[in-house]
This record gives sequence, structure tokens and C-alpha cells, in this order.
Amino acid sequence: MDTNSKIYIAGHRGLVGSAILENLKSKGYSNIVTRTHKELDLSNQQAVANFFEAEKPEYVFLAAAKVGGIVANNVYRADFIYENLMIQNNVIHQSYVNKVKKLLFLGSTCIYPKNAPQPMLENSLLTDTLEYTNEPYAIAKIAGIKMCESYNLQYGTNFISVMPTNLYGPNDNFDLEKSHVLPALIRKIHLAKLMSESRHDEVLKNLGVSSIEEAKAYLSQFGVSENSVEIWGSGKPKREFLWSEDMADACVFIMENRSFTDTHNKDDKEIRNTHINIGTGKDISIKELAETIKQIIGFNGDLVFNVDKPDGTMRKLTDVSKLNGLGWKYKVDLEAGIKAVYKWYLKA
Ligand SMILES: NC(=O)C1=CN([C@@H]2O[C@H](COP(=O)(O)OP(=O)(O)OC[C@H]3O[C@@H](n4cnc5c(N)ncnc54)[C@H](OP(=O)(O)O)[C@@H]3O)[C@@H](O)[C@H]2O)C=CC1
Ligand SMILES: C[C@H]1O[C@H](OP(=O)(O)OP(=O)(O)OC[C@H]2O[C@@H](n3cnc4c(=O)[nH]c(N)nc43)[C@H](O)[C@@H]2O)[C@@H](O)[C@@H](O)C1=O
Repeated sequence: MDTNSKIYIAGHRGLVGSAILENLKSKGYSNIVTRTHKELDLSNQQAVANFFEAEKPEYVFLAAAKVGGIVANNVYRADFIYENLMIQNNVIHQSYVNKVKKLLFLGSTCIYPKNAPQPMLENSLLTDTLEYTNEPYAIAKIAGIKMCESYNLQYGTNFISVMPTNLYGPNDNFDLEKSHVLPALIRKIHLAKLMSESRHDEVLKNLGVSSIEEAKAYLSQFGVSENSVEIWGSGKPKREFLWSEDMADACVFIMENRSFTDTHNKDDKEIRNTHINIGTGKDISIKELAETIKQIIGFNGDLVFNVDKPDGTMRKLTDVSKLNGLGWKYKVDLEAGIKAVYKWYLKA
């Protein structure tokens, strides 16, 4: 890529897409094409074909997807498989048709088996059964990897897949039901602190409701009160968290420096494993995460673990030796990242 290359970021207003946009701008890239979901529904085959034909992007970052936390994945199973397959089929296929020079497909580490050996190497893919709560989403992501790999092998395209660990940062989704654990806990613990300090105006503004009774009724559904915050599951699962701006930097690094032939296992006659893990290689338990957030926000109440909610995979630590070997390493530690995203949240 050079700074005049025409680059399309699909999903440029999301957690990762917005960070990719900022990263590219900071590096002097000036010919960036974007469309909101409302302007271009990527699940619409004809609309995507028309867009690619008209715009002819040279490089594509595919960061648009149907995304959510463990409960959203488990409840909206049909939406997660349908929308993700549609978006990625349309964007990847039209990138081939319109001779895109390089495409980066964003998968997820949930593609690996539920009980994969830890840390998880890229070649754990398709070696065992998946975690049930996010199986439809994971199967869509696996289809995306195989689509990139298959187009590369049959048509000589240069489509690279990356498998990020759990991400967090500015522009994340803070919805209490549908978001991932880190933004959910920031918002829940922040609201509990406001309640404990009787800062009711701020609670009403945060929730968009008009009375404190309404706010309390809503918060009780999520186990949030002035005294305590509910944490889903046992608190024992471990997760690895990567700052979204580090994730964006890794994506741009790979697009600038690598091609798909660098990332497949050349000794493997079936040419598998064209994807790369992106993470820190460090994880912590959900209980430790909740305690860290509680301490950063300054809430003095209790954390109550609700084991009726799913734990999901007990551990999914990435092996990042392939990425580190290519020359990239993360920068932002978890505690600094939580402080930064909390600061961002307070201003948003
Ligand atoms: N967040 C995480 O922890 C992880 C994310 N990933 C992957 O990273 C990628 C980015 O995720 P993230 O940034 O968190 O997601 P977000 O939900 O923050 O953003 C998704 C973006 O996709 C766009 N989008 C969704 N559906 C459509 C559609 N039908 N047509 C057009 N645009 C659409 C949204 O557009 P709009 O804003 O206009 O509505 C939004 O900008 C995804 O592939 C995800 O699977 C992987 C692992 C972890
Ligand atoms: C990125 C990844 O994200 C999803 O997988 P996940 O890692 O299990 O996602 P999560 O962030 O929602 O939960 C992590 C852990 O945290 C616990 N937990 C506690 N309390 C809350 C809570 O309040 N909200 C949420 N969401 N989780 C909570 C929760 O019970 C679980 O044990 C995939 O579906 C898939 O989308 C994917 O690829």
C-alpha cells in the first residue's frame, strides 16, 4: 500500500474499523473509502457488487460484521451466522471480481476448538468441537478463512485472515445485554458507583430514562445496585484482551508488510493455516478483570457471580509467536487500556 492507494474500510465506525481509520490517517493514507451500514448494507449482494464496480478499491479491510458478547451470540444464533456469512461472502467475492490487490479478513479466536491446547496455535483450527454458545458465529468466521484461502489458491488473490483475541477500546458497544464483558463491566460498575453516590441525574442520563424508579427497575435486570454488581458466570474463565488501537496497528502492519504466502505453512502439502492470531499472549480470569475495573472506577460494593449465565470457553489464550515472528508486538497493557477506555467512556 502507498499513501495514495484507494483503501476501503468496511465497518469504519465500529470498535476496530474506527481504529483502523485513525491509524491509516496518522500514517498519511489519504484515499480512504467508507460507507455506513445505512449507506451500504453489506449483506445485499447487488448493492455490494455496484459499490465495488463504482469505487474499485485497491485494498480492503473487512472489519464489518455482526458482533456481540456471549449472550448475544447464544440468543441471536441465526442472525450471527446469516449476517456474517452474507457480509463476508459479498465483500470477499467482489474483492476478487474487482481485482482488489489485498484484503484483510477479521475472524476471531472463537474459531478454535473449545478445548484446544493452550496457548492456541493457528493449526488448532478444525481439530475438535467448537464452544456451543458462539458456534454459529465461529462457523461463519471459519467459512471466511476458508473462502480467503480458497480464492488465493484457485484465483491467485492475496487475501489474509487475522484472528483477534477479545478486543476493547473507544467506540466499543456498551449495551448491557449484547456487549462483550469488558465494556459491560465498565458500564455496570460505573452505574453502581453513581447509584452508591446518589448521582441520580447522571444515572438517568446514562440510561436515557426519566425517573429513578425506572432506572432501578432496569438496572435490577442486570444485577446492578448501589451495593453490588452481577458478574455473569463463575468468574473462573480466562480471557485475553487487546487494545483496539493495537489491533488496528497490527492490521495495518500486516497489510503493509505481508502477503498470504508469508503466512501459510509451506511444509503443509494441503496449504492450510493462512490465518494469523492477533493478541498479547497474556490472559486473566473474569474475576480478576472485574476486580481491576472495580478498583479503577472506585466502586466499593460487592461483585456477585451468577452461575446461571454461561461461562463459555474456559480459556482461549492465543499463541502469538507467528505474529511476533513477522515483526509485530502489542504495546498497551490491560490496566492502562482500561483506564484509557474508562476516560473515553466518561466523555462519550
Ligand atoms: N470486538 C471484539 O472483541 C472482537 C471482534 N472481532 C472481529 O473484528 C471485527 C470488527 O469488530 P468490532 O469492531 O468489534 O465490531 P463493531 O460491532 O464495533 O462494528 C461493526 C461494524 O460493522 C458494520 N456493519 C455491521 N453489519 C453491517 C452490514 N450489514 N452492512 C454494513 N455494515 C455493517 C457496523 O456499521 P454501522 O456502525 O454503520 O452500524 C459497524 O461499523 C469483526 O469482524 C469481529 O467479528 C474478533 C474478535 C474479537
Ligand atoms: C470476542 C468473543 O466474544 C464472545 O465470547 P466471550 O469471550 O465468551 O465473550 P464475552 O466477552 O461476552 O464474555 C467473556 C466472559 O465474561 C463473562 N461475563 C461476566 N460478566 C459479563 C457481562 O456482564 N457481559 C458479558 N458479555 N460477559 C460477562 C462471560 O460469562 C464469559 O465467561 C464470542 O461469543 C465471540 O463474539 C467472540 O469472538
